[in-house]
Amino acid sequence: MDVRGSQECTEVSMASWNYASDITEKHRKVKAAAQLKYAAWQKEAWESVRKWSGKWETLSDPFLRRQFKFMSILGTAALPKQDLEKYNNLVTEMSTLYSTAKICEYKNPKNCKLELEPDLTRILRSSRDYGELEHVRKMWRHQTGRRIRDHYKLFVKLANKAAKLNGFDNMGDMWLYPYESDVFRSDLAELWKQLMPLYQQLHAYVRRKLRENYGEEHVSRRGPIPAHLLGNMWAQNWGEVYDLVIPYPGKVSVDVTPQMVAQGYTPERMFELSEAFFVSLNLTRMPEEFWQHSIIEKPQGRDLVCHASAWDFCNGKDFRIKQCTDVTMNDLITVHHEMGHIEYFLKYKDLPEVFRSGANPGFHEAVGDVLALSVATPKHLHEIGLLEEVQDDPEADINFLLSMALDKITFLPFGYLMDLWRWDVFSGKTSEQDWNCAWWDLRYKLQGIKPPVQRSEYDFDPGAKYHIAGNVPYIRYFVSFVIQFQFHKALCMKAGEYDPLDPSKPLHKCDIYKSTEAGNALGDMLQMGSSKEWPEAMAALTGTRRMDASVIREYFKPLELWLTDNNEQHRESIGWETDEVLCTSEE
Ligand SMILES: O=C(CCC(O)(O)[C@H](Cc1ccccc1)NC(=O)c1ccccc1)N[C@@H](Cc1ccccc1)C(=O)O
Ligand SMILES: [Zn+2]
Repeated sequence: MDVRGSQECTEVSMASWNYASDITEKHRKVKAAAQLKYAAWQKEAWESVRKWSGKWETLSDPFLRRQFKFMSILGTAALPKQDLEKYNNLVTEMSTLYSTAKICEYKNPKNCKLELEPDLTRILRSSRDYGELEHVRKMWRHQTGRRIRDHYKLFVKLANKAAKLNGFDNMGDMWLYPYESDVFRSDLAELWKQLMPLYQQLHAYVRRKLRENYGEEHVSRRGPIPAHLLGNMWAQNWGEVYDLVIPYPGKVSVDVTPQMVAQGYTPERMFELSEAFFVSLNLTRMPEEFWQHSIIEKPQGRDLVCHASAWDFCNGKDFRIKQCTDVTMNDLITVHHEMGHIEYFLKYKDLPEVFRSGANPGFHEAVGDVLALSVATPKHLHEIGLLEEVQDDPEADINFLLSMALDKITFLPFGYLMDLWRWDVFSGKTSEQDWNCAWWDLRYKLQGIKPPVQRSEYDFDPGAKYHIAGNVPYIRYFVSFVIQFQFHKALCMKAGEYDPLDPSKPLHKCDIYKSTEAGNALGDMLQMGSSKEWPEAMAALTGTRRMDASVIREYFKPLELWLTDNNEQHRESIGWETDEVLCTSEE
């Protein structure tokens, strides 16, 4: 276990954890001091490596060369102390404004204590009141985006200054460094081009169903879908409107939230269920500290960052999740997502510190989601007693595939546009006075949605999303949503659960539960950390070196055929158009 630097890393992680789980002025000060101390240590280590520049590039050992390559990028610690202090404070302040935002109740303006988790999430999932949904969405943006717009202006300037000190043109380029490919942006554009037709078919179908529910005056035949009707604060996945759009209502529903509640599920039991799946694959059990120190339920009486996260305290034994878990199927999936991060930590903890990260950031996001693809199958839900019966007929199949598409396909344009917008902001292609309307251009063009009320440059809607306020890159999730299906296919083949030549074993029915062949293959890839370039890790698991959109399309093929046919039958127009002005440029 490489001990160099782990003491400083542990210190700053602990200070960050204490602040994120209990937002107080004292914790903020301790975190700020620890961050500056860690940056000073990083700078010292970087200077000692810099002595070797010009020499390490010729080292014969690729492993050593790669370590030097990674250590030669200092990051934001390259900023002068005052700038770094300002930068850190801005990021902490933006994510704190986001995490402590509260709004007033629609029908009871005296109650102004509603928080995103669990209050607003539950309303957006369950309310079908057009006015209430519009109120929640608008007021959330007033309390978050609007309040951090000015912070973001200074943040962008300091971020770009740090990027230039690291030899990059702007922070957007520095964010793409871990993907080690100078054609990465065009590869992403190609993936989206291949996936857009399927998204547009799904969009047309959902628009028809929402029109039937809310009426043509709210949801037009050929226009964009009003964002607040899609069951999610950012319209980033639409699984929560499944009951409104289900193709064959008579069939058993694959949303097992009611059964989880009826069976008295607790967050603890959800985490144990997830751990049991990993262990069934011969992957690693959670260490004792995990259960002692993790926060898996929202603590009462204090402010904290509720957005879920997984933590590695750089000492090989302390790993934690912080999640304000609600007893829903959606959160059961998130539990697997977070535990996937922990499994990666556990697998690469003995590598040199520079290699303790994902093969690329998309890999880290994909681990838990791959297991969740098996967990979500009716077969698996039945096996764990959350689904009373499995109906093996084409209509139930379409219902299942549609519920998966409402989470996976709807996410793709959002996962792509979040950093399309930020790259343009960092590069200056989008100037400050156009920030919000550039955001809505992308939201309209890629997602085919519109704001319920017209927006202006007085708003800062990107800031209503955690990853913008908290400065977390997002393209990693778009990458994950593509490669997790490539991983799933490879693991399903190893588990004997999928055979391209056997129609009785389609990819979407595969459940790798208890397959040690699959688990060992996944574990071997996780153990590599970032010690090899990601195409090599990809090839180790899947046999191919590239991101490949054809696998997710294969998974959803039966649904794509059904949607195309259904849209034709209803003479639905595919795509969207509008002459409405979604966003005005005056402040
Ligand atoms: O944000 C998350 C889950 C949180 C996380 O696990 O990705 C978390 C985000 C985060 C939080 C604080 C600081 C940095 C990042 N990431 C991690 O905890 C993490 C990431 C990489 C390595 C180690 C831990 N999911 C995204 C996208 C998503 C993923 C899967 C399903 C639905 C939606 C979202 O909700 O919009
Ligand atoms: Zn994650």
